[in-house]
Amino acid sequence: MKIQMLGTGSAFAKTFNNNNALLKIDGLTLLVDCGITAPKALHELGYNFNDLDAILLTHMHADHIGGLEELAFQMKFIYKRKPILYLADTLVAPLWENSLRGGLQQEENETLEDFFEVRPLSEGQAQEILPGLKLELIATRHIPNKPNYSLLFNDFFYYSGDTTFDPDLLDSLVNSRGVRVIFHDCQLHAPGVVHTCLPQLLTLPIAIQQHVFLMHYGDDQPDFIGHTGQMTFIEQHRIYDLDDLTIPEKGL
Ligand SMILES: Nc1ccn([C@@H]2O[C@H](COP(=O)(O)O)[C@@H](O)[C@H]2O)c(=O)n1
Ligand SMILES: [Zn+2]
Ligand SMILES: [Zn+2]
Repeated sequence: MKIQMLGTGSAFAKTFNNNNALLKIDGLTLLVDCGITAPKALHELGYNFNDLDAILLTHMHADHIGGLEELAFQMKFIYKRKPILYLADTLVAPLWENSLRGGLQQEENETLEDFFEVRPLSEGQAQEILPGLKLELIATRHIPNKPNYSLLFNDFFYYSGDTTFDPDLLDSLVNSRGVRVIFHDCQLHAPGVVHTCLPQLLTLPIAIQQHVFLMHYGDDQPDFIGHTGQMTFIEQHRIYDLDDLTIPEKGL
């Protein structure tokens, strides 16, 4: 299984694209989140929307869903097929009513299902979403009263949605569930109000930090290279083999 980040930036970053990813397994491609910058980022990497086998969403912020209107229109009018859309059951109605309906609905009775093959997921219930790719949604805290989900793939790869710091969850993932690779959102400056910030992540035990790769960071990320403890910044556009990701050994 391989991953290529279309972007690794925070919501306000300008030198990095939105924190969206391509997860690739056995020739199939899953788009994880589709933010405002996703259509251009895909194009610049040589992809079009028709190359995607499914789309998966974590939550309702524009850096995670803002590219869906263009995707839906292109799939309908250019590629003439409905893309598979995985999302938590709690997000289905808000995605349409609070976001996409305003732009996509051109006939009175059109719904989300007219544009996507919608596949709702239940939190905590793992299921195979593509051949060889098992996903479990883990509800994590981000904005009070707004559902948000982190992702556990094939029991070993954890990809955080936008989340506040949850050291107990990270401990249980590594020490009880055998998670080997953690891609985690990382706001570089404290305080971590709706995101996890770097000073919080630096309080994790070294044995957990060694599994952590940082994403969703701000434009001043270069200033922090070498200041992330045992954790490693993920670079946008670089392809990482998740089955063989070297856990870096760094001096303390
Ligand atoms: N200084 C800030 C700036 C933004 N926020 C909140 O972040 C959210 C948007 O960013 P995402 O990466 O979560 O999409 C939004 O809820 C803003 O209110 C903040 O808390 N502090
Ligand atoms: Zn975000
Ligand atoms: Zn968010």
